[in-house]
Amino acid sequence: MPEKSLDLTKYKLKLPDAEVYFIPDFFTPEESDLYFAELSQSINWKQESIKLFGRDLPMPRLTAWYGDKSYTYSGLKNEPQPWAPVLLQLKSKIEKITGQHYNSVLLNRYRSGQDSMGWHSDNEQELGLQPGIASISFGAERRFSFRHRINKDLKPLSINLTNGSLLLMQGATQRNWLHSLPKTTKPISERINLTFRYIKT
Ligand SMILES: O=C(O)CCC(=O)C(=O)O
Ligand SMILES: [Fe+2]
Repeated sequence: MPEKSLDLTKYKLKLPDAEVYFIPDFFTPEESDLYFAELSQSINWKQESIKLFGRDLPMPRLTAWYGDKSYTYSGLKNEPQPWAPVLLQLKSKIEKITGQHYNSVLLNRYRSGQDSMGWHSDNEQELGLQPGIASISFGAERRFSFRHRINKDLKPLSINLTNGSLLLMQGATQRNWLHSLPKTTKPISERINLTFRYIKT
């Protein structure tokens, strides 16, 4: 499927003030298993920490940054690792579908249901005003939630990020909505997520 050009409109989520597309089976289960295995082994996964109220706490997931541009995270300038072949392959598949270009990727590895990501939006200045973010999931299925920043009349929306799925967030999505990947008490296996981004500066 990724080789052909695809009509994205039929995958658009009904989320006001946003532009989000979700393709549950962008990769076949076989492709997804291969990518999961390759990424588990070839990526230089790190356990980073976050400063919270002056204390260093381990992040509830493993992470890795690859690409062409340095990025600022928690006030520190970080240099990415150079592109790995598997990441360039995924990047070019995604660029064909979205018609957008990406110069960096953040990888997240959720070791169990206890790993998670809190409410945030990807609205750093270096991503520009209307960032296009392409998010791929391999491995265990996890719930992903959207919550509007100000309009309490708009209900939160949750979707299941399936193995081999592609989620595209663009337009005003980051400006108006927050998203998160909550913990779950279900006994589940690992999940690997990649978010391709375009860093402007
Ligand atoms: O793991 C996910 O699906 C969420 C990733 C995410 O929101 C991010 O990397 O900014
Ligand atoms: Fe995010």
